[in-house]
Amino acid sequence: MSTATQSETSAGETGAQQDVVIDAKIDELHYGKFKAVRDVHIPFTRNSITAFIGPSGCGKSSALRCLNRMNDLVRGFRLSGHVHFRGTDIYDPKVDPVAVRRHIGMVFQQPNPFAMSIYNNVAFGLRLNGFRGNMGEHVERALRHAALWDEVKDKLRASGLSLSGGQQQRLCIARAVATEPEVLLMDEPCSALDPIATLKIEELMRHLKESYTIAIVTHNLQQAKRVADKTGFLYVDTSEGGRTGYLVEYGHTDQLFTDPREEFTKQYIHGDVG
Ligand SMILES: Nc1ncnc2c1ncn2[C@@H]1O[C@H](COP(=O)(O)OP(=O)(O)OP(=O)(O)O)[C@@H](O)[C@H]1O
Repeated sequence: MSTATQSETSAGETGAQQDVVIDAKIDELHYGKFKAVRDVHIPFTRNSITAFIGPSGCGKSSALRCLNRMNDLVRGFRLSGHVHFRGTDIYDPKVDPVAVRRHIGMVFQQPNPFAMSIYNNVAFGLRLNGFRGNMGEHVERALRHAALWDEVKDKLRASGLSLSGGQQQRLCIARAVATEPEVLLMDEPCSALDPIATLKIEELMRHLKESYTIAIVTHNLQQAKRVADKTGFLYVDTSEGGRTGYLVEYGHTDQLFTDPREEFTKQYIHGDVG
């Protein structure tokens, strides 16, 4: 990322603006000719959890994947708008997407540990980044951060694939935080987990937000209520004959669930539309 641009921006920012780690303004997101998302403008504030909710196909994952250029890998993807990370547009041609993903890590729906030891799963990204410090300490710290250390400290050489689903997801979180990103994107991180493992990940998220800025996609409204400070509700616009997701409402989670401004939000959270 361009440090010159960042420091210039910081100098001119007010306190509130400095709290915005990512300012995402998705005017239009296309896959080929298909306009999948429009008009999503969300600021992601430091040390907070922001949830995307909405029915299937409204573009939650597409919007999330814009935040660290994961959609770049999709053929036909086009974005108009911007994603400012600490004041720099991550879509600026001068910005290296690999560097972006070092600062903005991602945890996926299906736990996807590598077929290697627990230790190496965590050390992998550090080695890739040319890390020269005390690897053992760093691996331990990441595993502690992911609330997994106590369960695996005696079997670090066992395969990551030998862990339970919930443990595998926490291993993936350890892998994501090992390289010390600033932001964590989580795309339905609990959808493959049982209720107990889900609650454990939610507890972990509340803990992680002390160190990271988190954005999460969830189908589970109760989960958004439990963990998110801010929530964006997306819905699908079919008025032009297509199916384009857009942001209906964004605000504090409590307000959005108890006193939504928009009728669509009210209907969705009461289960009247899906
Ligand atoms: N790689 C892709 N190529 C083409 N179209 C895509 C691609 N990924 C998603 N889409 C389309 O974009 C729209 C939004 O999909 P997206 O997965 O972002 O929605 P979502 O709200 O996350 O859905 P779900 O809750 O079902 O996961 C859908 O119509 C989907 O078919």
